[in-house]
Amino acid sequence: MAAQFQKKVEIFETEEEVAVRLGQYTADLSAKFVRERGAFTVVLSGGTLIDTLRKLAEPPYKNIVEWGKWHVFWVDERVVKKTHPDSNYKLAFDGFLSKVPIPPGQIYAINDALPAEGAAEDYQARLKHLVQRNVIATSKVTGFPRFDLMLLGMGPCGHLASLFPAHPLCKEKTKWVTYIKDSPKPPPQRITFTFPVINSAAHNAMVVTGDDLADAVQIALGNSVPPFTLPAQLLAAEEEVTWFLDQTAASKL
Ligand SMILES: O=C1O[C@H](COP(=O)(O)O)[C@@H](O)[C@H](O)[C@H]1O
Repeated sequence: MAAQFQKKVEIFETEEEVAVRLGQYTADLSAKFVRERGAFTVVLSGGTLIDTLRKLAEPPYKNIVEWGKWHVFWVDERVVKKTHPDSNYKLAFDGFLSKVPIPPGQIYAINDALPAEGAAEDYQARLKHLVQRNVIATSKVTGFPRFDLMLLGMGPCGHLASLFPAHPLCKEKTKWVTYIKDSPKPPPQRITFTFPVINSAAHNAMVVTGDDLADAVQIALGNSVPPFTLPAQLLAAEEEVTWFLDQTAASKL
């Protein structure tokens, strides 16, 4: 059973303003969780999110964030080598992680030597180990891992992570990490967190910029009632879901 959570929508004139706000928001949550529990567990997605995170790797945040307390995970990953242009790890490393001093042992990439099913099982087992060590907290509400912050993006079809519209993976109830071999968006083989894990995060930030996303934003944030059609409509959190939009993405609200 999901907890009651706050849903906020912040709309900015430009993508640059979204990037500025996202830097401040993430740095504030980092300070809060480091103060409260001595660590900050952050989950990244791929896509445009990584570029919008750019302000965090610049002063003042580059110098004041306690990077040594960060533990970094991926909400989804493509089953390709870490050096492949489709790799979400490579995207994040090149655009963000290589610019900030997070200890390499606290960056948890998927095992790129394994096929999809094995990579999902391996990632889930590593998460369970980190939950046992209390590096990742546990939700008292759902019993699933409770990451401090997930930084998410949405595709024009309304998918988040590698959870696509009408795909049975959206209904997974027990696994923490699963795999897909028929992703409608290439590459076809991926691993992904499931909704029970995503929605057990303390904070979920959905970062959406660009006019190609306006239709999906309209549906996701409209007043539609179940049955849901877009995965993004299912997004919840234990404390707060915040949508960060630029004016073009918000143009149909
Ligand atoms: O395939 C993916 O797409 C989504 C959205 O990406 P965007 O380029 O439309 O921002 C992304 O969040 C996910 O991590 C990625 O694997």
